[in-house]
Amino acid sequence: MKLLADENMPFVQELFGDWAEVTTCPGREISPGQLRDVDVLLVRSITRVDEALLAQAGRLAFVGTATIGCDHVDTGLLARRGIGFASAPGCNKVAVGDYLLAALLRVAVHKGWQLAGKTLAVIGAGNTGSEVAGRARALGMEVLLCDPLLAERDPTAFVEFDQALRADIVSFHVPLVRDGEHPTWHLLDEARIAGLDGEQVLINACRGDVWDNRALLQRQQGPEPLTLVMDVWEHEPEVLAPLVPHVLLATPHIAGYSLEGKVRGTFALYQALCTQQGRAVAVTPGQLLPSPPVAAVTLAEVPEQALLERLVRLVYDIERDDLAFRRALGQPGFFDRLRKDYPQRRELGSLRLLGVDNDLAALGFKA
Ligand SMILES: NC(=O)c1ccc[n+]([C@@H]2O[C@H](COP(=O)([O-])OP(=O)(O)OC[C@H]3O[C@@H](n4cnc5c(N)ncnc54)[C@H](O)[C@@H]3O)[C@@H](O)[C@H]2O)c1
Ligand SMILES: O=C(O)[C@H](O)[C@H](O)COP(=O)(O)O
Repeated sequence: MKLLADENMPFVQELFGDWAEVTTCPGREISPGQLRDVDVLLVRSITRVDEALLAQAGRLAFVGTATIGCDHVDTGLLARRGIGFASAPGCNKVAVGDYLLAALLRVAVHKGWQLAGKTLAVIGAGNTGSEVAGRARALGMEVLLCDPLLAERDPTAFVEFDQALRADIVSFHVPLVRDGEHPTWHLLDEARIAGLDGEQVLINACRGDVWDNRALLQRQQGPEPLTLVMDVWEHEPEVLAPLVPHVLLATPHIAGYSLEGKVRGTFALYQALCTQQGRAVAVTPGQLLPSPPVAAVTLAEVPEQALLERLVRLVYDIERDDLAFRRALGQPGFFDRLRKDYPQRRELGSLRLLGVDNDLAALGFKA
């Protein structure tokens, strides 16, 4: 069995090396000719799996994407051609929760805010959105959920998009959908951007095309700029460079890039391929993870916001990612290089906080 995988997918050799001939290559360079004799293709979000890529893939029996988002895969085409498919729903939702917590705490420092009592609107209340909502509630924030699809079942639990857009902080967690009843392409469009208040904070850790980046730049160059946190960008790996100086925290689509999240992503595909091939699952994700660099911290008191910010930074320093982004901006291939060389990042759940009774697990730390 021949297996071709994106080189940015960890533990492929460990999980598939025993039963497949494994080749890896950069995700953006996978070509139709390479797939001629391949049985299994494992990708991440940067490989467009479509008619053109699969033109010569006569043997292909399984495609997996080790990601939550699937907008890069023509799943209808795979179904029509009888090619098995798996993605990794929820694999990096905890990492996105960590990213958001780190971002909120930095935003609070920047604006001189106590987060308790502020409103956070979560647009898209699925896996990542729920994770974010849980962390924000644990910070004492008032959370508004906006999700028209889930609202069909329980309208009272959700608010309309335009109401959500009045929150102090609005965070986007929707899939990229270009058509249908609830498209998300440019969900935040020029008119809505113009209607926001200059005190508001916007966060995008889902897909870049959900925000109109040109309209945002126009807004930021005006008299009342917004506070922005951007992990994802329209037209990645290109970035609208003049927008970056107007963004408080700018990162290269790494919100989900914890080691645990990546391991869960590869592991979900391993499980799915085992099922397709009738093989027993022989390892657990935990067996693949090394010990974290810091496993426990003893506290003298329940952490206030400022101490919490330092504790989070001990595990995940979002400013380091922001600084690396600004330093590399403009260099050829900088976006993909930062992602390929991303330092090993552990989840907050790898750190146990000792010495205080409070349950800090709701913020993501180890219970
Ligand atoms: N930056 C990153 O590293 C990163 C990491 C993980 C996921 N993502 C992106 O985030 C997206 C969301 O991830 P998830 O795990 O929460 O997905 P999910 O499928 O669990 O949840 C998405 C939610 O969005 C809702 N939704 C759909 N259209 C909507 C609309 N128009 N308005 C409001 N809500 C809408 C859905 O009903 C669903 O509940 C993924 O599709 C992926 O593109 C990015
Ligand atoms: O959809 C996802 O799971 C995330 O956006 C994922 O972290 C993207 O990472 P990539 O596949 O581009 O390496």
